[in-house]
Amino acid sequence: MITMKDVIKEGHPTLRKVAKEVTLPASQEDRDILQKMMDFLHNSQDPEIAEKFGLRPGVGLAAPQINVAKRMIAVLVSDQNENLYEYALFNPKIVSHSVEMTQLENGEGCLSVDRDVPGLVPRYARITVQGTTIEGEQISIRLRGLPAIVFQHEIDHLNGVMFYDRIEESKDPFMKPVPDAFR
Ligand SMILES: OCN(O)CCCc1ccccc1
Ligand code: NI
Repeated sequence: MITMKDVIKEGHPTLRKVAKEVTLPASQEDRDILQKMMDFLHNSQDPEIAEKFGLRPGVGLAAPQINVAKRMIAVLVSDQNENLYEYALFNPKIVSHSVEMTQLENGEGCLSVDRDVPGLVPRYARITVQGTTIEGEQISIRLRGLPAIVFQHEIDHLNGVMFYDRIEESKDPFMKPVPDAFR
């Protein structure tokens, strides 16, 4: 069972690696890892189990976060219409995306980051993701809203990107730039 001690934290080099494609058909070992990642999400979202094992609730998990530098993600999240998106994928890839961008108004967090990092994280508003399921089926899914954001957060982990890498310097028009003299 995956618990928080298995989740590596920022500063660990694996979080900054580009994860390797999983050789398909996936080995039993890789299928077991991906299943355990999905089990973790379910456990982390179950108040009793989460409390019992000290799990931080998570809507997604990428294999590099448990120190496995392979392209595998698990997502367990509901959209605003309460449709549940439950996907465990090998080699997920964003094959197309909207020009339109979006962001969570309260920013993002990460199970590998034990601190609040304020700021908006720009994401594509809509994406199409292709990947292979644990059963070996190649699927293509169109996503928008929170599920789209979570998938982008997880796929970023496969490329060594952390959510705060995307937080822009404030473009707030009222944020007066500090004259160089005072930098
Ligand atoms: O990598 C997953 N993980 O760190 C859990 C948090 C997931 C997540 C949180 C906010 C917005 C998008 C995704
Ligand atoms: Ni994360």
